[in-house]
Amino acid sequence: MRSESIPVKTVVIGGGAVGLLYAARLVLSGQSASVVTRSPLQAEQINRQKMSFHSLDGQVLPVPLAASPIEQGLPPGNLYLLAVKQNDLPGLLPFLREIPQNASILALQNGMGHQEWLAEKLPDRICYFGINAEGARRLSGTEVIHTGSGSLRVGPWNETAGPDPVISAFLDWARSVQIQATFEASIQPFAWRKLVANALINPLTAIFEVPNGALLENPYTVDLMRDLFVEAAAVANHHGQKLGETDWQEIFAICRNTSRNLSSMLQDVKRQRRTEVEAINGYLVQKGKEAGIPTPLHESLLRVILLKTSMGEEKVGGDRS
Ligand SMILES: NC(=O)C1=CN([C@@H]2O[C@H](COP(=O)(O)OP(=O)(O)OC[C@H]3O[C@@H](n4cnc5c(N)ncnc54)[C@H](OP(=O)(O)O)[C@@H]3O)[C@@H](O)[C@H]2O)C=CC1
Ligand SMILES: CC(C)(CO)C(=O)C(=O)O
Repeated sequence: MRSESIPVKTVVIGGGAVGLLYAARLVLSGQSASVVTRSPLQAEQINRQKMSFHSLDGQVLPVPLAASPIEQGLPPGNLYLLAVKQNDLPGLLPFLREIPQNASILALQNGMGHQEWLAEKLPDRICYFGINAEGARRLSGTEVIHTGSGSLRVGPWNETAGPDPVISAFLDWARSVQIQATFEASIQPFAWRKLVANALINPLTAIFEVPNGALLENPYTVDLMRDLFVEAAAVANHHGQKLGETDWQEIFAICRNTSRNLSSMLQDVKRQRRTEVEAINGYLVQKGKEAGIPTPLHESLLRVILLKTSMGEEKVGGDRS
């Protein structure tokens, strides 16, 4: 962190793609960070053999990262980065309730719904939300590849709080490692825009099993994305978020900047794990229904992804540590 910033001890909860990405970058730049994994085996492997970080420029760097399993509780820290999937947050609730008031919580989930959920379950504290466009892929429980650079916007859900000193220091650090990090007074407009981007990119890459950049190479996928954008923009508009041409272009920029990335939904589909489609397309469908706005394309994608993940046995068993 910058010399005038307060020291930050980051505890990353979730040793998946995003969690390992942030933990590795923190440790490699001399910061204090540890990771909390779901499985004891993954924690043991990270502690025993170090983790490997594949940087954007192709270097493979060993990372002396400390890890512990969630069953041991959360280690002390003053910043807790929630890097689990949205649907894994409820399982963390007893641990989140133990986080001291003087520590900050930053949730990095895609999708919508968890912001209200956290506000309801942790009513006496302010949670910060990160809209993260940095791409990552976990190669194994001890290996992560940085697949694309992007922005990181952080803020509370409503305009209730400025950045606390820990969040400010974290953002200083992010900027120092070339992440385009900003503090936003309210994260809502950015969460809506990220929701729409994920609602287009994630299910299409998951269905066709292609990296993000491939969507732009085909006129049929671009056409379909445009129709999906129009449906989603109508729902967002109803919620006071006016999406226009700049937002459409921004989705292209995300695909380009993370062109090699396998979206988090495609990674889940490949591993036959539950995806976040309900928190993404499902959220748009639900909000559309409540407002009387038809969203047939998003509803179809929702169904196809649910069907795809409910079919067959686990395809990949090597990345379960
Ligand atoms: N991957 C990407 O490029 C991007 C992802 N995102 C978003 O970031 C979030 C995280 O995504 P991603 O990292 O890809 O997901 P992953 O599935 O790779 O990682 C989630 C991790 O959380 C762990 N976990 C689940 N429950 C617990 C628990 N109770 N205690 C400790 N760890 C737990 C999982 O453990 P286990 O492996 O044992 O199941 C897994 O390692 C998602 O909301 C995603 O949409 C946003 C931008 C880019
Ligand atoms: C930015 C993007 C699309 C990167 O792949 C992402 O958020 C995800 O994969 O969930």
